[in-house]
Amino acid sequence: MFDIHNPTTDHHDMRDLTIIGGGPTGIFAAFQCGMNNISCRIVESMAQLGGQLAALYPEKHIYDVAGFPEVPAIDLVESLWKQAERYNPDVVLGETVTKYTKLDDGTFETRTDAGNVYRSKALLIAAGLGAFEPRKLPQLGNIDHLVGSSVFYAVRSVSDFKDKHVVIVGGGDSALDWTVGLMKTAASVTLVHRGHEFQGHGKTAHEVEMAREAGTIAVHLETEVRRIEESSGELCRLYLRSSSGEESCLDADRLLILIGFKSNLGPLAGWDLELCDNALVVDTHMKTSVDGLYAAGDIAHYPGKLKIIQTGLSEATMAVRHSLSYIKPGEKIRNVFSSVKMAKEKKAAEANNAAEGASKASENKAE
Ligand SMILES: Cc1cc2nc3c(=O)[nH]c(=O)nc-3n(C[C@H](O)[C@H](O)[C@H](O)COP(=O)(O)OP(=O)(O)OC[C@H]3O[C@@H](n4cnc5c(N)ncnc54)[C@H](O)[C@@H]3O)c2cc1C
Repeated sequence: MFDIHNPTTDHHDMRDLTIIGGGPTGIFAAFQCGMNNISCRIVESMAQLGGQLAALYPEKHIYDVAGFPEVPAIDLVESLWKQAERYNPDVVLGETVTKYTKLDDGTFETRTDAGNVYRSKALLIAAGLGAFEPRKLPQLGNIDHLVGSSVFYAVRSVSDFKDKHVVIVGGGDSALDWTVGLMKTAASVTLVHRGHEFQGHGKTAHEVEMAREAGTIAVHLETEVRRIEESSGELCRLYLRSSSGEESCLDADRLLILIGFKSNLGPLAGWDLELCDNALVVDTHMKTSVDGLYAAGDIAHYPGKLKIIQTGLSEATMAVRHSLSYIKPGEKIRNVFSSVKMAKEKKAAEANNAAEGASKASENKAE
């Protein structure tokens, strides 16, 4: 995944707009904020940007986004981010917005499951199908107390797996990628998949197969993790069962569960906003039933709505543009063309550079 350069040190400063959701709609909304000279912050529940494209179909190719005859989903996310990045939007990853409050002065507070509160003049919900959360293994019961120490649903830092005996569960792209990705760092890697073949990308599946043949990793197909054993609050052993009923156990100190995501409208559904078909009803300005609160992308509903990427990008543009009248009341809202704005900015930067160069030259001359 590409790096996110996030220059903001204090997330708690007031922003013009808080964008809930970092899917294609949310990322493009951040670009539009820059275009319209307002500040923003994206809050995303996943550890990465990209929404459904990153979580559900990163390797699939997309053919119906204007200007891209064919593009892998994850590359489209990266391009969207590159476009937004020029305005350095503030990005908060791994936090789910659980509550919003509209204050008496008309500004908004959004509260996340991490206990953080983010303040902004207006709010844009670009939450798609809802917050993505990792699928769990119900047969293991409640293992939340081990999450982040010996059980993981995503790799945040490879160092968590350094010199450890790692068991990876899953057969899709993420499981295969990390089987290959952790081979050199971990003491051992064992891949456990309940299917009889991998669903992941052919090239990586081939690499996994080669590593298995070379004895670098172990692979158990048609097998499930049935139970885990702990010692002093740490994972120490896993019990496996194959589809033919064969039982085995292996010592392990890290369990990485990569079996996909499920989305959950969760707290959004109880937010006292008008809903239709599990989406927020908006008017022609992308405004919800609350002044200053806008919605765009898959989460927004109006008659004739199409839930596709291109619609979300257009709605993000409209929502940000119309939010200006709430964020800057009384100010004349002008239509902004990127071709004109960027040309002006380029010209101003060139004039600035020339002026700086001239002043340096005259300083040198004086010396
Ligand atoms: C398999 C598949 C293939 C597809 N193929 C195409 C295609 O070829 N062309 C096309 O145009 N469309 C396609 N789509 C549809 C397209 O992916 C969606 O229309 C698009 O992702 C919507 O973007 P979004 O940003 O509105 O929502 P999403 O992509 O769903 O992103 C929303 C983000 O908000 C986050 N979020 C939600 N709630 C919260 C919260 N409370 N706090 C913090 N974060 C939150 C979520 O974690 C998520 O990352 C496809 C969809 C699927 C499932």
